Amino acid sequence: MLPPPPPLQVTMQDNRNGMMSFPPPISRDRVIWEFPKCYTPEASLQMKKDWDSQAKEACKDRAARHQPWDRQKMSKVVVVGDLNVGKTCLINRFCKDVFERDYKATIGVDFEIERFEISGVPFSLQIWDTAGQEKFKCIASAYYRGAQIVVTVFDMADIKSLDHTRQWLDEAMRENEPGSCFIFLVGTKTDLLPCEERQRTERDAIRIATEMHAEFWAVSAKTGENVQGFFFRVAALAFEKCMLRDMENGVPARIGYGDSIRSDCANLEEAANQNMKKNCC
Ligand SMILES: Nc1nc2c(ncn2[C@@H]2O[C@H](COP(=O)(O)OP(=O)(O)OP(=O)(O)O)[C@@H](O)[C@H]2O)c(=O)[nH]1
Repeated sequence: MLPPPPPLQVTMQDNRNGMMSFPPPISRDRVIWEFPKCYTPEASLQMKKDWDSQAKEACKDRAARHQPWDRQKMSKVVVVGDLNVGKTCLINRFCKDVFERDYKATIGVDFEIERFEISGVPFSLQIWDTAGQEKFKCIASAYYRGAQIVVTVFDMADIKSLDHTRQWLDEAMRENEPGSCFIFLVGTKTDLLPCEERQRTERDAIRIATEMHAEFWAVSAKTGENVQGFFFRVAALAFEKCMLRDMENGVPARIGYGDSIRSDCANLEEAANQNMKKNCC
């Protein structure tokens, strides 16, 4: 059993240049201690109820050390799916706790960075929201590369969008190594469906998720149903994979492996510049 969460503090830390920096505070509702459950065992990436024992040990070691903000670990999440299925609303419900009723198309890509503390260790998700509109596909697909998690989204009230998820996944995986990503299939707008229709659509979605080797979730950005549960699950699986990969590579817990916040900032700046150019055009 893991210890209870310690009080969160914002502390000054030395970075590599010897300068002092403040890590942004992690809000209390982003602290994960228990291994988050799946939505349904019928389409789940992992059935286990607890963290990997080796990863748990490594967490204790790493949590005991102070890590500069720029060396914290981060995983990239790419969210794809048809236009209007609710990708932006899903991300905004989790990151900003808001719901926008009026549709505003995503132009190209957008991103959020969400910070967590998992088993005492700081961790971040870089969440890329991509445009579903055909005319923006070529811009969006440039950002699929390097994903650790691919989230294929469909509208539970529009069965055609479920049929298209395989194609979205193929496109996202074209830019990534086979088997390198966790795949999620997320049905949105559960609030619009009567109970029986929801059950029917979930059965279809579970079948497709199994074929795609994906974990299925049904959510509503409007009511918030399962939104936090879903992102916690994503964060936990990505985090554990990072920890295990570090151990496999014999990387000392103090340093960590993979993308650091700093190296990824270059990627984000590039995206922001692209967006600015696009808006100017
Ligand atoms: N009732 C309901 N409506 C939702 C939900 N999620 C999104 N919507 C609505 O669906 C529409 C599209 O939502 P967006 O999040 O902008 O869709 P998107 O997939 O990001 O669309 P693109 O940016 O074009 O790819 C908006 O009018 C939202 O208000 C939900 O959970 N329930």
